[in-house]
Amino acid sequence: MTDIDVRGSATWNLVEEHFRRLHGPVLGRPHKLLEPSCSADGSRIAVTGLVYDELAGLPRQSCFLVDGTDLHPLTGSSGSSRQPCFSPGGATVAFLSDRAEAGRFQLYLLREDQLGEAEATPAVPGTVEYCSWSPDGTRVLLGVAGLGADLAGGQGSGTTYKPKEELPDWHPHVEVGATEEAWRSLWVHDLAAGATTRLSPEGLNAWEAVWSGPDAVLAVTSPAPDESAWYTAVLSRVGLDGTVTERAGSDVHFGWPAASPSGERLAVVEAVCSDRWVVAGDLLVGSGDAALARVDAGGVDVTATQWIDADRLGFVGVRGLETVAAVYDAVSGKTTELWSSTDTSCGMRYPEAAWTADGRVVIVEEGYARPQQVVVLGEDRVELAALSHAGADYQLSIGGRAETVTWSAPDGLPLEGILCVPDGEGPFPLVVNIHGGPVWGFRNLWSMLYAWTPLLVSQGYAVLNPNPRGSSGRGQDFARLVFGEMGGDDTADFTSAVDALVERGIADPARLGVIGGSYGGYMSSWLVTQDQRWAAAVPFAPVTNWYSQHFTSNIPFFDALFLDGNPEVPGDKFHTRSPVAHASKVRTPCLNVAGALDRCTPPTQAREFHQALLEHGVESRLAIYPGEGHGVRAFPAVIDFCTRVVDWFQKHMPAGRG
Ligand SMILES: CSCC[C@H](NC=O)C(=O)N[C@@H](Cc1ccccc1)C(=O)O
Repeated sequence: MTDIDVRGSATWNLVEEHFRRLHGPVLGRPHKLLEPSCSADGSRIAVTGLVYDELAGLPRQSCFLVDGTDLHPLTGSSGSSRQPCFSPGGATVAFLSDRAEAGRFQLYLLREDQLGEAEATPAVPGTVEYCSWSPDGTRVLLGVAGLGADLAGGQGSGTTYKPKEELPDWHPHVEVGATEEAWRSLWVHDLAAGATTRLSPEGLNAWEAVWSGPDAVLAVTSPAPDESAWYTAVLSRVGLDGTVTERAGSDVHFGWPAASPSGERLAVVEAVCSDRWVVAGDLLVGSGDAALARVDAGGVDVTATQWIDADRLGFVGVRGLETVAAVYDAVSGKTTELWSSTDTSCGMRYPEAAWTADGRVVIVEEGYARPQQVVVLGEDRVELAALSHAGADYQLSIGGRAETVTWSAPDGLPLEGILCVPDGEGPFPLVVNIHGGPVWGFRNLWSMLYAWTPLLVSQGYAVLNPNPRGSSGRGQDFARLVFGEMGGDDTADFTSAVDALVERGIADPARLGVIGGSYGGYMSSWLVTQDQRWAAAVPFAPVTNWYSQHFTSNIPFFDALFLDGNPEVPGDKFHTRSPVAHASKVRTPCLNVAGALDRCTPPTQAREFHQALLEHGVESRLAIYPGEGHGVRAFPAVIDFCTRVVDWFQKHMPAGRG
């Protein structure tokens, strides 16, 4: 058997059995919960659950009502349903479902007194990405993406569902720049009239929006719809009469707008960001037409906001490796923390939460050593439905333990990360797992977010999840440290971490590996060009040539900003910081992985490095998954990817276990 087709190999069987033991006990039931929502009085809580009916494809999404320690399905099993959202009175749940046409989400309403099917609202031209109730509960705001609009990298890249064009096989694929379908618009559904009408004018692209009083919405907008345009988006007020007023601009980025029920008070997060929907930063608050001002959020990079009433804003976010939930009082200017933890966190990309009118916060709490559980935090801690089952017990039994590690970069910058170690004594073979962004951050999450972490630990590897300069949770100045420094000062943040773990007897210097996706894929390819300590590397969804990345990715603004360079200039960082330009220095065997549908880091990036390595006689493999975008997400591709990862590390830096 060659390593072209790994199906049925001993490692494939081991990995398949791993996922079967993990998910098998909850087939047909949720294995992951997200998007918590609650009624104002907190008596009703709902979540979106990810459900595998079998280990094939992507999980479907379904809405669940939290009933004490139980979860009751709120939506049927046809298609996917997500983002349940209670009306201000709590009697009606709005949710989004693609039950009528796969991949195309529309608004549905489920009234408490209504039996049977949810009520479909008139279809909008596109797919609904999010919804929110007007403060008086008479209308629902819809964020609608055209069919074929680009998805963010953090959403898997590619495009929203696009009906198949009826063209002959020989017909060219033609691109003409932004088409009508690329735009994101705002619509309002009026419950009494049963009608849905367009709110945002032509020429305004709305990335995210919420109600701002009964007659307006607050939106993050751009004059163009392409993914790159998000990086210069502004905060706008869009009146129900269609008037658009710019409310604030920024030299960085905006996310998570929120407005009090009357619309008098506004809030938004201003942050250094590398990705749309991956926003953690400063909290700006304002009232009336006054300029928004930065408020003291207690050192937290804020990742979700919600006005609880006229004066109090609930928020969650990250502070170092801590996850924090707090309330900011706009009258006193004080922030009160409700909860913080380094052992657990909540939310997938970043912490997320919902608030009750009396200031309690609902989260789906999880940690590396804690399966997910719905928790209400106020004066008391109320623990509700938990995803504890035989599959979770299995992962707990094989995943070792997670501990905080700190070290200093050569320039003295203090750094931290989370180390997942197998039971027993080191030194262990060490895999450095590099996160994407670069502006994101590891925190204590189930599986540490990436499925291969507990799997590698089960095979005897220690896995270091470091937060280098540029990571979120350490304030905006820390995040800015990576501007112009990708492949510069950040390089030694990783090598100094490894030095520290070797010195402490945790890592074996002869068995050091690196894995990472996206920016982590860039850094994995870059590190092996910078020194020869690495025994094996797995860059996936990488950037390996910033020049060609700029002209093939759908986010060319990102690299120009984060490299602080210009691709047209010979000798610029676009060239000097590109791994392909240093391939002759590499001795590390590399497994290069990409998704064919990735528009963020196109698969040609992985191919360029693979070919450059082969040209220099370095062992290299290229695996391109035809149905995947930015990352490998669907079964059985996940099994295939994890099989190749385990095999690659076992071949070049064996753990002697498993
Ligand atoms: C290095 S090129 C683009 C990389 C990309 N950043 C900008 O678009 C990236 O690394 N994205 C991250 C974002 C992310 C982080 C954590 C959780 C979800 C998404 C990635 O895709 O990993």
